Amino acid sequence: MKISIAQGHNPPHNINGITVIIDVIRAFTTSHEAFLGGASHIYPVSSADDAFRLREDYREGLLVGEVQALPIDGFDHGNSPWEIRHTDVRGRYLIMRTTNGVAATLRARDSRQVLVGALINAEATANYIREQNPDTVVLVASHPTGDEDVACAEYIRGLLGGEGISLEQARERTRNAFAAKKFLDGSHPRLRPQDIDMAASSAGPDALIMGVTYEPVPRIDVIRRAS
Ligand SMILES: O=C(O)[C@H](CS(=O)(=O)O)OP(=O)(O)O
Ligand SMILES: [Mg+2]
Repeated sequence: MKISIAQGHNPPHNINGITVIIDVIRAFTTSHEAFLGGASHIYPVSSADDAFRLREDYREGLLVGEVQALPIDGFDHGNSPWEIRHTDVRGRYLIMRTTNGVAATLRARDSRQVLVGALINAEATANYIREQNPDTVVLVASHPTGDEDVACAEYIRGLLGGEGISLEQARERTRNAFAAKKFLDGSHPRLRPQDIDMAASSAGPDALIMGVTYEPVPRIDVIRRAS
């Protein structure tokens, strides 16, 4: 298995392999929390306007997301795992716009399979990849310059048998990442330190595996509930 780490919003081609789009702060921590709470699926979209347009067809959708980390006017929730934990999402689907994780996911089609993940489901995702045993694995740290997604990618690479770091190191790098700072310094009431606590958590081998399909519209589903 050849494992590589890429960074940013343009995942490389990986026609015969598995690509994992990683977003620890916060898109896929929020997504995992939504699925834990009973959400059925998620439609990732690239802009607030696309989200409003999609809701004209998918009228039951909960609009979730951010621009510059802040909640979007007219949306139901921010890109916040803590907010989603405190919302009844049972049987609901989300329409989600985020700056990094969702943007990279929408550009990752040239892959046999696309997964999305964060530290919360890193171990379970690595176990799933080991079972599938693809020729190539591309781990995409979606924040173009931040450290939290790279740390998660290095943790997963280690679990897959490559050079890696410990879970504790990945958690520490998440807490110290510059993207985390605005949640920890009290700068805005909707940017909560609890989001970083949740982003730096791991649900171990029983976390949910999240996969992406692209037709007829991009969509994220749970593809496996336990390892
Ligand atoms: O809302 C978020 O947490 C981020 C934006 S930032 O990195 O915190 O500025 O969006 P995401 O797509 O979840 O990385
Ligand atoms: Mg991020």
